[in-house]
This record gives sequence, C-alpha cells and structure tokens, in this order.
Amino acid sequence: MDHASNASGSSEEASDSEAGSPRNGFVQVEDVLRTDRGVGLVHTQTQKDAMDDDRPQPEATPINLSGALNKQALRGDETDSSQLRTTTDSNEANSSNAPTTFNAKTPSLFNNPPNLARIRKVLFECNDPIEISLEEFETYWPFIDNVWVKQRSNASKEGHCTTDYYMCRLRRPTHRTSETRPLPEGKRPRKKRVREGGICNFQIKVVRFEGAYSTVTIARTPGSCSVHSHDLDYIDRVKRNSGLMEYARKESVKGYLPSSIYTKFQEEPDKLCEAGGRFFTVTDVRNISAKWRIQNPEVNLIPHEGYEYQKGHGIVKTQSTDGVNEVPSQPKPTPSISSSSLPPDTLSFPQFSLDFLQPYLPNNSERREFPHVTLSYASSMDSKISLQPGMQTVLSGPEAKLMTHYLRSRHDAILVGVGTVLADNPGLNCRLEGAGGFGGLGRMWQPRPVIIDPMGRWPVHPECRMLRTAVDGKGKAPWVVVSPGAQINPQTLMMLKGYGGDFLRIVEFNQHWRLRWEAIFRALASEGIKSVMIEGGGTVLSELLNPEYTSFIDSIVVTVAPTYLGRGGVNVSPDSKQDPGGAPNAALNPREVKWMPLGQNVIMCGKIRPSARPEEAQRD
Ligand SMILES: NC(=O)C1=CN([C@@H]2O[C@H](COP(=O)(O)OP(=O)(O)OC[C@H]3O[C@@H](n4cnc5c(N)ncnc54)[C@H](OP(=O)(O)O)[C@@H]3O)[C@@H](O)[C@H]2O)C=CC1
Ligand SMILES: Nc1nc(O)c(N)c(N[C@@H]2O[C@H](COP(=O)(O)O)[C@@H](O)[C@H]2O)n1
Repeated sequence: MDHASNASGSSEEASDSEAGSPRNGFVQVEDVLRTDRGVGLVHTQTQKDAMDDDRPQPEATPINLSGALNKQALRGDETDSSQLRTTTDSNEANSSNAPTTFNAKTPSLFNNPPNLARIRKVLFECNDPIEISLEEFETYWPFIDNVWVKQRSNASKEGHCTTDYYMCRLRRPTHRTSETRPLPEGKRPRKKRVREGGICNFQIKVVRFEGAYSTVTIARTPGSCSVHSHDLDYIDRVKRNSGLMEYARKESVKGYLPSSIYTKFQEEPDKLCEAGGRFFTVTDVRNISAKWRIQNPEVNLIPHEGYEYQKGHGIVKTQSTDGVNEVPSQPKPTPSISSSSLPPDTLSFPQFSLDFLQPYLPNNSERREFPHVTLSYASSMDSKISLQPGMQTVLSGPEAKLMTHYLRSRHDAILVGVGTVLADNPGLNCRLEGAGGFGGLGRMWQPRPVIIDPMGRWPVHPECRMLRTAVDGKGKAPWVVVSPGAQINPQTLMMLKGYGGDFLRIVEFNQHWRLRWEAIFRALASEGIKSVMIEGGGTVLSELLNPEYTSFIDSIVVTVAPTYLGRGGVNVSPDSKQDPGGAPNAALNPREVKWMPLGQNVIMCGKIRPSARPEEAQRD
C-alpha cells in the first residue's frame, strides 16, 4: 500500500508506482535472527514475533508518554504558516460560468485528526517502536505516507500478520520519462534522473496484526540509520501526502475550480500546515482535479459558494461566511478520533506540581543495560498495603491517585505479581486525560503491564480488566512472565496474543528457586522496555528490597496513608539485617529522601541503588 501513489497528482507520481515492487533494485532489509538471552516468547506468528524477526536496535523502546505528558505536548501543534502562498488562477476561473451570489457558510475543507502535527513528527522520526491501533494507523498514515516508499511485504501463513518494509523516499533515485520528442518506432522513452538516490537510508517496517484488538507496530529496521538526513519539511516539499490530496480530491469531485479549492485551503493555514501542506500548490489541486475532469468533461467547474473570480485577484471571497444559510448538503466534518467524548473513567491531569518527582523518574536519554526501576505503592502507617491477602484496599486519596497515574505515564511497563492480579483484577493503564484512549492516541503511549506468574496461575479471560482495557484501546495487554514449568494451554496462548499480549519464559532461578530478577529485567530490556514501575504486591516489593536486588532498584515512591491496617494486612518489609558484629541493623535506608504532602497522603520519594554499577558507570 502506498497511499501517496494512489492519490497524489504531483510530479513524483510516475516514479512512485514501482514503490510496492520487491525488485526495485535496492538493498532489501535483512532479517536478523534473535539472539537467545535466556528468554523466549512462546512461538506462534504474531505481530510481536514479526517485530522480533529483526530485533530492533538495542536502544529501541516502545513509545510512551515519557517526558511528554503535559497538555501542551499532547495537544499542542507545531505549525508554521509563514510560507503559505495565495493564488490567482485566471484561466480556470475564466472557464467558469458559476453563480457568484450565494450567501452561505462553506464548511472547512479539513478534517484533521487530533494532534496531527505531533503525530506526523512521531511517525516521521520513528525514534522508538510505535504501537497503535489499526484505526489510528489508518487515520494518521495517509498524512505521512509521502515520506515512505514500500519495498516489500510479508504475510504470515495464518494471514493475520503482515509486515511491510518501507524506505525513506530519498533513498531511491527518481526518474522522469521524457515525452517531449517523438521516438523512433520500437524505442522506449529514456528516463531522466531527477533526484539521486541514497540521500537518506532510513528504513522502517510496519507490522499489522489483526486480532481481538488489531494493532500496527512501526519500528526502524536494523539496517536503518537512526535519523533521517533531512527534516519533514523537505519531504513535504518534494511530495504531498495522500491525506492532503484526498482533501483536494473530495472537493474536486464536487465540481469546484482548482483555484477555488486552493484558495479555501489557504484560508486555514494552520490546518493546512498541520496536514503537511506547507508547500501545497494550486498545481497539486489541478492534477487531482484533472483526473476527475477526464471522466466528467461536460461539467463546468465553479467557485465555492461565496467566492468568485475577480480579474487580477483570482478567486476571492465575496460573501460573509459566518453561518448564514448554511448549506445542508455538506455535512460538518467530525474528527475520526474524538477528544471530546472522553471515557467516564478519565482522570483529569494533575493541576498541582509534581516537580518533586523529577529526580526519581527515568531519564530516557541514559543508555543502560537494565531498565530504570521505580517501586511505587501505597502503604499504611504500619507498612501494610492491603487489609488482608487477596483484598484490594484503597489507601491513596484522589491527589495521590493522579500522581500514581502520572508515574504510570512516565514508565514503559507496570509490573505486579500474580497475587495482585488475582486480588485486584487491575487495569494497569494510565487513565489521565490526554493519555492514549483518554483523549490521546490509543495504546501507543500506554505502559505495558507485566505480570510475574511463574506457574501460569492467572486465568486469561476476555472479561478481565487488562484485556478489556486493551480491546477498548485504553491500554496494552500484559506480558506474563512464566517459568519453564508453566503449562500454557495453546488456546490461552493464542488468546493472549490475540489481544496483543504475550508470555515470556524466564529460565534463571536464585538459590530459593525463585525467578531471578536480574533475568526478568534483562528480558524486559531486550524487549525494549527502558523503565519499569513496580506496584506490588507485598511479596514482590519485599523481595526487591532485599540486598540481592537493591542494585537494580533506582527509586521508591511510597504513598503513605494516615491509617493502621493491623497485623493481618499484607506487609512490605525486606528481610532483617545485622551489622558485621551481629547486632540488628536497618534493612535498607533510601537515599536523597523527600517527603511531600499530597491531600491526605504524604509521598515519600527516595533513591535505592547505592551507586552506578561499574559496568554501567562506563556506559552512561
Ligand atoms: N497498596 C498498594 O499499593 C498495593 C497493594 N497490593 C495488594 O497486595 C496484595 C497482593 O500481594 P501478594 O499476595 O504478596 O502478591 P504479589 O502480587 O506480590 O504476587 C506474589 C506472587 O508472584 C509470584 N512471584 C513474585 N516474585 C516472584 C519471583 N521472584 N519468582 C517467582 N515467582 C514470583 C509468585 O507466584 P506463585 O505464588 O504462583 O509462585 C508469588 O506468590 C493484594 O491484596 C493487593 O491488593 C498490590 C499492589 C499495590
Ligand atoms: N497507588 C495505589 N494506591 C492504592 O490505594 C492502591 N490500592 C493501589 N493499588 C495498585 O493499583 C492497582 C490498581 O490499578 P487500576 O486502578 O486497576 O489500574 C492495584 O492492582 C495495585 O497494583 N495503588
């Protein structure tokens, strides 16, 4: 699929028709076999497996809201209309005998999906693997398809997983066929090279997985360079995207003059730029319009209602268009992903400062062997996190809950033990307004739930919260960490994969036959996870606070509630410790501690990891 070659009428079109050909003379993306790092996804062909076929570069991480979850970043658009032109096109206007005295409001030509400028940038840069719903992909891809030329396509045997490989348009030379002089019989026209190839070696693959929740994952391929050698404007100048051209086509088939269409585009410069149309020309509209006119030669093209051709000025607006006599035949555009109808469980973005958290949060620019790990849970005054095992207990007030969701937005994964999942049936997504599924793009910016379930005790069921959340596009399906002994029924496996989740097998144990956290963290890192927020429960947290593991824990953020839950509650408490003389000693003292009141709670932040591990200190 190369949307651009379908809709575009720009000069690049002829050369783009070969975009889908696997034999286009360029180096194909090599499949790289995964290295076995003590972890294996249980194998069936899914989107995730397809992504694994050529394991992304070590720094690859699924995109989340890290560093971006504020309203400006999620909703703001970066557009610049300074280079927009106006048009006069007397030839076309002269050919018109259109009525010019309507007094009507003509609706916008644009139907840009939310955050288009930002999403175009994300899909251009592909800094990290991007996971979005199929619907989101189909909404946004047409607005960025001008960047890409398809190289080849693979489909799984079952047909529910397709991988398309694309290269940056500037990697391929462009030719134009010379049609100016008559050619001797039997001679084919010579192609003139209009652009050298190899300007940019950026390559991506787009993996579509059709399941209970159909997803598309976009990631750089191993042979790709890490950044384009040019900016997005450069491509927008070279080639129009098909989303933009579709706007023009829709107007053209209504019989409007290209210059009138173009004039109307120019009246909304922000939307035009947002859609990638900074370099849009009246010729682009004419090319699109010409195709329709060939099939409809009898139609006299007209200007839009309220516009007319004026000699020396081109198409100009003649009537106020402030809502009088609205034309019923042209329905108001509705964005395909609406941010106005927020789900009822949406949490408003915290209106209070959370700056105090910053030193304890992951720093995504840091290159690390293991993910940044934050322990974050709510505790009573007597260090209990629930009234009794298997019982969910609310300890966070409304403000602390918002903070927890903010923390979720800043991590790639949320990890809990199976005890917590069985007790709480949690969603483990970020429900702040502006997050994916809550007014923002779907799962792309949601953290990945991870469940430690060595024996596979969690009954995977379509009605459980995490899978419902995934189906609703409000979170990701979980990865379940199992031990080699776990019996995973093939139907369960397929069901979880169908929701976009997976099983990860860990084969390393400590001396107590517990899964080694080092292996778990390494497995997550190898799956692209750069930061993990560990929420519980008691067993998981207590174990991780033991000396064996503290070197893997970066920060702790504890919400303290003004209550005592009593002795029967679930404890968070590491093993006791003695000093070298055998006297009892504190088990662990967090460093750089900060206390911050938040509503009825107090938030305690601290750092755990004593100092950078030597091998990491070198790398950082
Ligand atoms: N207030 C808060 O912030 C929170 C409270 N909670 C509460 O905590 C309670 C649950 O805590 P808890 O019962 O301790 O359960 P956990 O969620 O800690 O899960 C414990 C189980 O996870 C598996 N597991 C964990 N670590 C390992 C490892 N290293 N190797 C192998 N298996 C491992 C084991 O499964 P197996 O038994 O199959 O071997 C273990 O029994 C619930 O009541 C919940 O509401 C939970 C989260 C946050
Ligand atoms: N921060 C915090 N405060 C509390 O009072 C809690 N009970 C918890 N529990 C954790 O949150 C999970 C529920 O998540 P969803 O709201 O369902 O997404 C629960 O499983 C615990 O991990 N946390």
